Amino acid sequence: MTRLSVNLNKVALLRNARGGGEPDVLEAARTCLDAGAHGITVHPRPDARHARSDDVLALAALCRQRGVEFNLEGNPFAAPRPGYPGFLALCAEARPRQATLVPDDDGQLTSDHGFDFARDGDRLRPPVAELRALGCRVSLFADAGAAVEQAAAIGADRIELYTGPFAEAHARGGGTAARGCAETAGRARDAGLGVNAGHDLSQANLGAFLAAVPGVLEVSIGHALIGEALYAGLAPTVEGYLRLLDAAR
Ligand SMILES: CC(=O)[C@@H](O)[C@H](O)COP(=O)(O)O
Ligand SMILES: NCC(=O)COP(=O)(O)O
Repeated sequence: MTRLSVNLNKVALLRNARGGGEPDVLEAARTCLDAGAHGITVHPRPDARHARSDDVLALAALCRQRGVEFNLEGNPFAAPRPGYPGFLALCAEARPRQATLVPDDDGQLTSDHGFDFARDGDRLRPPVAELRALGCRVSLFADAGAAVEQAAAIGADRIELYTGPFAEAHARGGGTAARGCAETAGRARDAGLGVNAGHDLSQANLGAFLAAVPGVLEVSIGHALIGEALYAGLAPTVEGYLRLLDAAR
């Protein structure tokens, strides 16, 4: 069964709106794990607008204690700044089970593209090697159609398919929206890579995605899941996702 890693960025965003401790990111993580989620993701941004370095360390400790995967996302080339020591330094301290590298610019609203492996391949080699030496599984954010064979050549373990364009096309009724992801997933596996997926996945589109792209090892889902949880509650929402993943196996 595809594993579910819940991204808690949006819980931290809500907490930061008032500057206190509520809603509590750790309590949200415990609730998701108690409901059966397989792991926790955060993607701290250098401007600390949602998950912060202290959240990362606390979530890493919780996941270690629970024996579940902690997936830390970020750009290894973003400059450190006060409150954000840089992605590699954060990984060295938190030791996430999985590090997902994403080529986001500092000012980006959210992730909107994967790596250009032909262009970025050589400079990705050192951070990939460093993260693997720390004991992290390394996943690289990739667009449908990307030259993922290069991701394998530079030592990555997995790719994470950027599913934003799929989600948009699905919402417009595009029946073939996942075809590009399926083709890229097939090439990634042929090259020896595992395949994760994420961005704008939701209970409305997850079943269709997994039907079109079988064999996905993990989905990381945050924005829609936390939004849906406002209506249904966090634990029932996580359970809803797990039912979808179970039905797709
Ligand atoms: C890589 C990816 O798609 C997610 O990490 C997404 O970028 C979440 O980040 P935000 O919550 O900042 O939009
Ligand atoms: N890697 C994708 C992720 O963690 C969550 O993305 P989203 O569901 O918040 O769009």
